[in-house]
Amino acid sequence: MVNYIKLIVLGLAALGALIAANYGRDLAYTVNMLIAASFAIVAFIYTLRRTDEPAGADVSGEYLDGVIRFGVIATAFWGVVGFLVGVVIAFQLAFPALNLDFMQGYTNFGRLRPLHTSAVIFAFGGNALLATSFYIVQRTSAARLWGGNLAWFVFWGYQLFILMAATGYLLGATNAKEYAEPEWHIDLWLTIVWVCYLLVFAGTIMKRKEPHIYVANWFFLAFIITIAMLHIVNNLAIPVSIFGSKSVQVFAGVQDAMVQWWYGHNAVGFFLTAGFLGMMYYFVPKQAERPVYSYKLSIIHFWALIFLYIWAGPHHLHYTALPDWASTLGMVFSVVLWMPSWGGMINGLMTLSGAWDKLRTDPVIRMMVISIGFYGMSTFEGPMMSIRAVNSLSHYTDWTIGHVHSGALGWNGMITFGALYFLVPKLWNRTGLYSLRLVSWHFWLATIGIIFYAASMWVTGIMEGLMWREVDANGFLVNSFADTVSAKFPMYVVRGLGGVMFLAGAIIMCYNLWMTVKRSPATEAQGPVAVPAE
Ligand code: HEM
Ligand code: HEM
Ligand SMILES: [Cu+2]
Repeated sequence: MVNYIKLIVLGLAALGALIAANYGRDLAYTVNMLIAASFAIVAFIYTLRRTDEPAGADVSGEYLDGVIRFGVIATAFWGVVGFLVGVVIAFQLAFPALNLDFMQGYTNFGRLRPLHTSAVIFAFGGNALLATSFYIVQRTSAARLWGGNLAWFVFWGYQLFILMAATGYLLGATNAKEYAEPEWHIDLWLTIVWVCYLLVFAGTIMKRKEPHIYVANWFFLAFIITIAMLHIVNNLAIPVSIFGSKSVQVFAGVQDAMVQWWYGHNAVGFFLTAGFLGMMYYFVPKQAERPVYSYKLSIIHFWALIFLYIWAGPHHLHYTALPDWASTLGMVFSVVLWMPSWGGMINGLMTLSGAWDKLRTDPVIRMMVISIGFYGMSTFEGPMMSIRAVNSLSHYTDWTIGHVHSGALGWNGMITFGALYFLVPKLWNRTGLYSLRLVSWHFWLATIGIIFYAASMWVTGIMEGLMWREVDANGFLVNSFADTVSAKFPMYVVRGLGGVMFLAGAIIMCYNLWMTVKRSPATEAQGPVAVPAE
């Protein structure tokens, strides 16, 4: 019966998408609808071919791990794609000729930049969060994912979202909101997928066999709920036509800017921070084989973090049309935010107390520790940049870009790599990784790459900030804008090289994980049975 309902829904979805593609008013919309239709058709055929299969054995006592394996592969794949596009746009900034003429604008910086940010944040980071949250919530609740195959829908629905967003950018569809560029039809689809994600996650927690909700799950839950709220409010828009991608924002002017940076800042706070802290709270204790340093601290910094983050958005709008009081509010909350951020860092680092020797022997732990170090560094830098006097120098410069990437490459990248190294042997029942030497190579390439990136951006950022300010004895500006651009050239090349190293490390990781699945000896297969508090 369920299968027939599925078939009807999928058939209608395919038909609807094809009709929409037919009436599409712009290429981006038509291509999006064709992609959606192909997803629906493939799912239809897949379901159809299984309608006569018996209901299958009772699996309620086992974990649902297939979807996590796919999530791991998707994370690694989108990571490499996102880093590669990052390297391309880095070199485009150094060598503008790389905005290739014969591509007729499709691969210009302006289109590839949102492709990069979405690929790394939502495709790489998002798949990492999906996979790890599904893994962790099952283990810490001793329960199978709620909702039968709903988790599969969340996974594939999310990939559809990524593909529609990416093709949309290349074909020129954007609603011009940073980190929320997808147009209205893609936003609606993501809302559906995200609500299902919340259902799967919360449903699993509800049926947990453990009395307590492990702290990692608190962070994941805060991440899922807050992102839903941010996404919906920031994307309120009215489409010009239901058969076209163009839409008009509901908010305008300074209100629009404020909503956008309330969203943008909390995308950092909840997507790139809370969710990843959830990863930290599971994988670091697991890999170090030590308990979390302090549960009390985790509770205090959790509530402080989510309470403070929400107010800090205006630090993106210093010296704009935003009223002064709002900008001051954002600044104060940002400075205070330093404390709960470092609460998380301390809790992560101190979890290693008594196991510091592992830093020498275990490159995976090293990866996790440096990630927490970069988390601490960027959450010190952020509050500092929120101070208006500092921001008047740093804003609009590459200093911001350096700050972004010490957080993104250092914190999000490294903790995700650590999690993948942890997960692959577990999920494919292998005794261990194929090569720890290669993990070490990855570690050093990535670390040196990040240092190249961050250091070059500090130099060029502060330099251009100072050059813009420089006035002569008569009060005239000394430098033209073009002067700053040409002065930045060498640092842009260094940044690009840093990116190449980071990318090379990630490719080595893919090879290592692939070989782990292919070559490492298998463990005694015993199936993913639900054991309390694993
Ligand atoms: C090989 C690695 C990477 C390279 C070479 C790279 C390069 C770049 C470049 C050149 C820009 C544009 C800067 C500008 O407009 O001046 C950029 C922007 C950005 N990247 Fe990356 N990136 C990499 C990895 C990542 C990762 C892993 C993340 C996140 C998890 C990330 C997040 C961002 C964000 C959020 C922006 C926009 C920053 C802003 O608007 O202030 N990047 N990246
Ligand atoms: C206590 C924590 C943090 C605070 C107070 C903070 C503060 C700031 C400030 C003041 C800016 C510059 C705004 C501007 O001048 O335009 C900024 C930019 C940014 N930060 Fe942070 N930051 C924090 C942590 C992080 C972390 C951990 C990450 C990444 C994982 C991150 C990602 C970003 C991004 C992506 C931007 C660029 C936004 C844009 O496109 O303009 N931040 N942050
Ligand atoms: Cu912010």
